[in-house]
Amino acid sequence: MPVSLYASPPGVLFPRGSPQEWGQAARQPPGLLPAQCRAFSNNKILVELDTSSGVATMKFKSPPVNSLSLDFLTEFCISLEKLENDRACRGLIITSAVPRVFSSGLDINEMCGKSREHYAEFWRAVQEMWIRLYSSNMVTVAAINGSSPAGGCLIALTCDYRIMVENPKYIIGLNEAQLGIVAPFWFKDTFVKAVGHRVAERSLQLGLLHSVPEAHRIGLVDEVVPEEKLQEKAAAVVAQWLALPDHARQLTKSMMRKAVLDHMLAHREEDIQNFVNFISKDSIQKSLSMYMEMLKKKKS
Ligand SMILES: CCCCCCCCCCC/C=C/C(=O)SCCNC(=O)CCNC(=O)[C@H](O)C(C)(C)COP(=O)(O)OP(=O)(O)OC[C@H]1O[C@@H](n2cnc3c(N)ncnc32)[C@H](O)[C@@H]1OP(=O)(O)O
Repeated sequence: MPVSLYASPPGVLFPRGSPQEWGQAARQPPGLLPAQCRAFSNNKILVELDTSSGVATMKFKSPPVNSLSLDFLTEFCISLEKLENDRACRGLIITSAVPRVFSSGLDINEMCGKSREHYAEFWRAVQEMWIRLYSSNMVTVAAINGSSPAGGCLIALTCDYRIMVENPKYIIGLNEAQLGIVAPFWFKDTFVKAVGHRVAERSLQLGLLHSVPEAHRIGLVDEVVPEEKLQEKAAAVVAQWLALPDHARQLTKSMMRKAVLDHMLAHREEDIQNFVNFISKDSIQKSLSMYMEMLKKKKS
């Protein structure tokens, strides 16, 4: 019997309507998948569950860069909830179907020129995503097949294990400071837990985006593999973790993560207010607009 880490995470995010309706239309037609495979999909995420191994693969498919918009986060949380409630699913591999990018992090458009109500709703969705993934009963592995700045890096850090593809063009890190914004305490805590205080402090203050070998050296990613080995390696890692009795692994995970999770849950509303006040400042809006301009100029 799986042990519930946080039996009933706050489900304030979800839209009304039956969760059963979601994804039905996008189900794979019969015959395309092996008998032990089930799939569901929405606009931004595809999930395939291999019921024989109990492992689901979640693929982000929101081009151009899998940015974490409110819609994306909502679909991500609904997908996580479906898998969490599915007794056939014990492990989850998260990866990208978009070439060269795992996720570009929070969608900056959601943080520019919107109302305070919108910022609050958006931030609650970001929190919800982190709470669900960080407290998941499943074994979670990030198979990072592209660049993964800021919120993209947070998703990877929130998993139990990170494997990244070796590619000189890929970068990963919490670069918020470079945008003139601040990684909130629970981003920082998640990072510190992975790499230690000194490495996290330097990396956060400088807003560093690390190359793959450097990310490996500092412990931000656990393993580096060639692209063609990524899925095989991720499957092997999940299998290794799933070989342990669920209750022992889950209780250990819960124990290791409890302090960070409890801290966040205790300050959730305050964190939303901090975000709304911070992001509404004219100076921050200006920084974000300039950053978006810079991204666009880089292309031309
Ligand atoms: C007192 C303390 C209180 C604290 C309160 C909290 C404070 C706020 C906390 C906020 C935390 C924020 C977390 C984040 O995640 S912010 C997002 C940071 N992300 C980035 O910096 C990544 C930016 N993108 C890139 O570096 C590259 O796009 C990338 C390497 C990912 C891919 O490069 P590539 O060359 O393949 O693609 P392009 O750069 O050409 O991009 C294609 C189009 O996508 C747009 N784009 C990219 N990233 C984003 C994004 N994050 N949001 C929205 N849009 C994005 C880009 O502009 C291009 O658009 P166009 O085609 O229209 O030009």
